[in-house]
Parts: sequence; structure tokens; C-alpha cells
Amino acid sequence: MGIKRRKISVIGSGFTGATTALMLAQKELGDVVLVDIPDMEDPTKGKALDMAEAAPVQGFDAAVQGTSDYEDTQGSDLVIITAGIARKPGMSRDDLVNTNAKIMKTVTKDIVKYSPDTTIVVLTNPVDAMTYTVYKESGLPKERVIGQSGVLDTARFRAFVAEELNLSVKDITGFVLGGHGDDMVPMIRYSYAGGIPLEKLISKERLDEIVARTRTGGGEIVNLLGNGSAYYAPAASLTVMAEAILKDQRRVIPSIAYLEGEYGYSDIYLGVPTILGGNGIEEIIELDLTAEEKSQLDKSADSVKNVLRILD
Ligand SMILES: NC(=O)C1=CN([C@@H]2O[C@H](COP(=O)(O)OP(=O)(O)OC[C@H]3O[C@@H](n4cnc5c(N)ncnc54)[C@H](O)[C@@H]3O)[C@@H](O)[C@H]2O)C=CC1
Ligand SMILES: O=C([O-])CC(=O)C(=O)O
Repeated sequence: MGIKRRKISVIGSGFTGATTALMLAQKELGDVVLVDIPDMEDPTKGKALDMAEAAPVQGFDAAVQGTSDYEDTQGSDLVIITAGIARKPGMSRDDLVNTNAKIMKTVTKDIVKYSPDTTIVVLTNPVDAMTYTVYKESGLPKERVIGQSGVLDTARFRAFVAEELNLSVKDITGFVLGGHGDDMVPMIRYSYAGGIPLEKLISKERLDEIVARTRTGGGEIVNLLGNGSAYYAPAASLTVMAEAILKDQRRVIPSIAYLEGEYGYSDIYLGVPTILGGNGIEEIIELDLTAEEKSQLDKSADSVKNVLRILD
């Protein structure tokens, strides 16, 4: 008997869901079940079959199944939620809140019915509030309901810094705190190129411009695409989080976590540095913030609270 493969369900087979399913399979993180609504069952099956047919070419061992039946998700080790509508040019992520909150409630019920002990990673926007909705609806412990924003926001920051310095992206580190909105807080003080603080390598003016571009990085892609939002980097970000959880890597990764007093906030989901491992969020890392960083984080937390108020 071989080792039993892990099972990962991806809810929503649109741009982010399908791309994530392929990346998960390519990395052989587990067998993937791609789920969408009954009206989308055939295209979902088609995408899954197409991915399964890429497996022999690329040499990955992972089954990919398309379905609209949640029974097929039974016993998932990890569930990733990408279901819902995406914004178009001129919209903010918060404009999606009412439609996507309803979708979160229905999909969460079906997920926990068949996988009551799973871990859920949420992508759907506005993601801080949607992660909160999934947490409340699921009844799962807080460490097992996690949102994705920080890996992506940090990746954008790292890409822009690498381009600015003409250096490998591999040597650029950084992270972004706060909600996944235009007032997120890129933490320059904790950002480096090969261990050298970025402030020593890039002028304050250019760093400010890079921070501004990072904050509106999602909107930049929305405007370029014209009819949807980013999906390659979001899918790559979800895949890194999935790997950390499924392989119990205990990686230091920014995640949207439920806060109970950390950073001075309670009963809110917000992006913070975490340790991601087999139990989901194993730890929240609390950093000392300067007065300016704390006031920026307060502003970002207020934006998330305003969206949560709409849901009330
Ligand atoms: N947190 C983040 O960093 C990011 C969040 N997003 C968000 O992810 C979401 C998905 O984006 P895309 O995949 O580009 O959109 P998309 O429109 O390509 O795909 C969404 C899919 O969800 C499906 N869906 C709708 N209701 C459903 C339900 N009840 N059950 C199962 N599936 C359902 C749709 O049929 C569609 O196939 C959006 O809300 C977007 O804003 C996207 C990128 C990054
Ligand atoms: O901008 C959007 O609507 C999608 C998203 O969250 C991102 O790409 O950061």
C-alpha cells in the first residue's frame, strides 16, 4: 500500500480556481476536486479533464476532478474558496460584499457538511470580510479558517523592488500588514534585499512610489484586463499557503487571521504575520509598530470593520 494522497477541494472553477487547481496538481500537493455551480458543471469537468491530460506531459501524479456535487469533496484535507464575483474596472473590492457573502454562506455549509475537520483558505473578495463570514458559518476553530492577501501583496511589492534594483526576486523579502485594500500597510522596515535593509538601497521617494503601486496592484491588473481580476499571482499565493499547511512546513507567511487582542484588535480578520503549518495558523507573530505604522494599520482595520458592518 502506498501513502494515501491528500485531497484538496477548490470551490469556484473560474480564473483563480482553475489556475490554482493546476498549480496544486503540478506540485503534487494532492488530488484536486474542482467545484462550481450546476450550471457550470460541464465547463468545470472540461477544465479538470484538460488538466488531467497535462499530467502525463508534465509528469505529475495528481488526479483532477470537476464536479458540482459536494459529496465529491468528502474528507478534504484542505478547501480553497474562490467562488464568487470579481470586480471590473471602476469597482472596489468592497462592492462585491453582498453578493459574495451570500455565496460564502452557501458554499461553507456544503463544505463542512462533507469535511467537518478541514482547513479552509479563502480568496474571495472582499477577502478579510469573506474570511470572517466563512469562519462564523463554518463553526471551525479560528486557526483553521484563513484568508489569502499577504502573500500576494508581498509578492507584488517584491516584484516591483526586484525590478527597481535589477536583482533576483529570490533575494527580496518583505511583508504587508492589514486588510486587502488600498490602505494595506507594506512594512518597509522589515523588508530586505539579501539581508540589506531596502532603505539603504532605494530612496525614500522611490520607496513611497513602490508602496503606492503595491497598494493599488490589484486595481492595476483589473484595469489592464478589462473584464476580471488577477489570477496567476493569486493562484501561486494560494499554492504556497496550501503547501505550508499540507506539508506542515511552519513557514512564516502573512495570512488573514482571526484576532483576539493581537495588535490591539478583536473579533476581526486581518492580515498579520503568521506561522502556517499542519494546524493552519499555528501562531500569530506580533511585531512592535511605530506610531505611524500603527495609525496606518488602524486605518486599514477601520476599512475592514466598515465592510463587516454592512454584513451586520
Ligand atoms: N484575496 C485575493 O488576493 C484575491 C481575491 N480574488 C477574488 O476571488 C474571487 C474569484 O475570482 P475569479 O476566479 O477571477 O472569478 P471568476 O468569475 O473567474 O470565477 C468565479 C467562479 O465562482 C463560481 N461560483 C459562483 N457562485 C458559486 C457557488 N455558489 N458555488 C461554487 N462556485 C460558484 C462562478 O461560477 C465562477 O466560475 C473574486 O471575488 C475575486 O475578487 C481574486 C484575486 C486575488
Ligand atoms: O484586485 C482584485 O479585485 C483582485 C485582488 O484582490 C487582487 O488582485 O489583489
